[in-house]
Amino acid sequence: RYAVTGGSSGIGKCIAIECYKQGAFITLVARNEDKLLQAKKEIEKHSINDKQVVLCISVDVSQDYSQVENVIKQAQEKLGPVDMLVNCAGMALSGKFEDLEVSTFERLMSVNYLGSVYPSRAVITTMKERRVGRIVFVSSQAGQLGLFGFTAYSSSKFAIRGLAEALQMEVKPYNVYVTVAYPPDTDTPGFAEENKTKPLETRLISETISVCKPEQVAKQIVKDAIQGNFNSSIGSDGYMLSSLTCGMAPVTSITEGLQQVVTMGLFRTIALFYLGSFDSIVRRCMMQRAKSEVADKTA
Ligand SMILES: NC(=O)C1=CN([C@@H]2O[C@H](COP(=O)(O)OP(=O)(O)OC[C@H]3O[C@@H](n4cnc5c(N)ncnc54)[C@H](OP(=O)(O)O)[C@@H]3O)[C@@H](O)[C@H]2O)C=CC1
Ligand SMILES: CCCCCCCCCCCCCCCC(=O)[C@@H](N)CO
Repeated sequence: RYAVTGGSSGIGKCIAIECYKQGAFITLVARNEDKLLQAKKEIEKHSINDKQVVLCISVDVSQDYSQVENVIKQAQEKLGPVDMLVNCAGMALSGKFEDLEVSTFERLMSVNYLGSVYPSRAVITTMKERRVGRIVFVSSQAGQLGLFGFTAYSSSKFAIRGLAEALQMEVKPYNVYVTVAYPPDTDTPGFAEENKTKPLETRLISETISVCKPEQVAKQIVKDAIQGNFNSSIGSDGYMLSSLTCGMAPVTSITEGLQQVVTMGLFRTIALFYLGSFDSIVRRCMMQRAKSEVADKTA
């Protein structure tokens, strides 16, 4: 029995499909009911037995804790206790620090961060009691490094990591495992939406890494979550970033720990070149803007 917030679109929907293919019962959590029903239909096409169910719950995960707690309780009464919760509801907004409304910082923090706290808080007691459980947080590569345009978004995704590290230390003795996923740009409706307002700098820097398919991202996340890996990343850049930014994150295996120890210096060296190229993108864009302003004035 899996619950997926943000399960009606993009990465979340692909995660739900991936789990359904493995025979799971799914609860989808999102706001828009039409999108939920649409996704339910699509997911049900992938059933492997006729007992499987997709339950839809319409709620805003970022608004009111007691509301979130209630709907999760209802879902657990219908389908039984949640074995895996995937916190995938989230959104991105970008812009220069001074151009972003203060309310944007509040909004991203409540959807991306509190929207992961509330559902997790609602399932954790039962998971600990049962000595069974997986909690997945979907952060972002922008939750591993700060980038131009992401002052509001990056901080909300960094926050998830702090939550996940602390929580993992608490729940590990109860056989509950936490996974944090750091996807790169992924081809989803949410990605199309955020691209409408993305600054040029942010776009150019992000294009260092190619865009992924949501199916591929979902597959990796589900695999890592089932294995109980703390870290879930995609591709060779994802691997390098995770290794480089491992810090005091929990370690899942001796192999992982050894790889981090051995590769850290090399990856930092590579990172210095990336950082240099990002700075030069920012400087070039600034000069371009200055030039076109002068041209506008003289025209
Ligand atoms: N696509 C990308 O490039 C990347 C995405 N990510 C992260 O992955 C996650 C999914 O992204 P993606 O698939 O692109 O997003 P989409 O916009 O395609 O889907 C977002 C899902 O979350 C739901 N949702 C949004 N806000 C809320 C809310 N307040 N309460 C409940 N449900 C909500 C949406 O449904 P509804 O609107 O009906 O509520 C929808 O089901 C996000 O956390 C995003 O930050 C990370 C790295 C890269
Ligand atoms: C050894 C060091 C390797 C360094 C690699 C550096 C990679 C930088 C590119 C980061 C792209 C950020 C994607 C954010 C995705 C996201 O969350 C979107 N939804 C928001 O746009």
